[in-house]
Amino acid sequence: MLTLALSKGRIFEETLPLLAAAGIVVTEDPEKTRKLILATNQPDVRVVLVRATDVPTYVQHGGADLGVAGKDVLIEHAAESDAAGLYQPLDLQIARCRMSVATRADFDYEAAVKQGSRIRVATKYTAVARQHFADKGVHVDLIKLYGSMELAPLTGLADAIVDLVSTGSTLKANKLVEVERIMDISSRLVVNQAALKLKRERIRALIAAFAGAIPANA
Ligand SMILES: Nc1ncnc2c1ncn2[C@@H]1O[C@H](COP(=O)(O)OP(=O)(O)OP(=O)(O)O)[C@@H](O)[C@H]1O
Ligand SMILES: O=P(O)(O)OC[C@H]1O[C@H](OP(=O)(O)OP(=O)(O)O)[C@H](O)[C@@H]1O
Repeated sequence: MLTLALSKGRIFEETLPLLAAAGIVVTEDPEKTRKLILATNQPDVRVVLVRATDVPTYVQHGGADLGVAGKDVLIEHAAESDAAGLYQPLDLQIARCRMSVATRADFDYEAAVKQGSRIRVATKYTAVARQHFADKGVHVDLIKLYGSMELAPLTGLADAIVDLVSTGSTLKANKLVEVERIMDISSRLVVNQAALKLKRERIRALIAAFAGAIPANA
């Protein structure tokens, strides 16, 4: 049995065409079932549905053989626990966005950085944020949040946020501006290293099929 860990929503949706290229069709719709283990058209392949942030943990500890996780999630996971046993063979170029710094329009970020002021930064991505501001030599107080980061500058909780941006419409709707791009983000295939040894042929074939189906112009 080959077990693939996916999160519901964009990762699941955008992985479907890659699975199809490997001849795998998930036979149930995660939006219409409460089941957490989904069958496929191949009796020896199944999909387990987990939180996006839990994908690396499932794969690393063998709860799944493979999974798909964003670069954001993988960086934060590696900072929290050692990522030994987690192999990242492919950038799938799906769920693409960027990690950016955003502030209220009336906050002069450049001036704050230049003056060496201490900046209060709210984010779910503390490892990325810590590294980014350390590289710039900017002093920050990091405030860990688990969601709705856009609210932090609007309520006075923070001067800035570090969050994912795609179309920019979430920032716009909350009257925030992107003041700095930190890195491009996309999702990667992650593989349990022990599974790679034990199920080598099956996993190699899947990696090859996925590699051949990565969106062009990505
Ligand atoms: N607006 C977006 N556009 C494109 N990709 C995105 C966007 N937001 C997030 N992503 C990518 O998709 C991945 C999954 O996002 P999703 O919203 O499904 O989970 P999440 O809510 O961030 O995670 P969790 O449920 O564990 O808190 C993220 O880790 C990121 O790499
Ligand atoms: O620039 P945008 O296209 O507005 O996307 C950015 C938003 O997407 C992510 O949230 P979330 O995963 O909640 O987005 P979703 O509502 O699309 O699922 C992220 O945390 C931003 O809030």
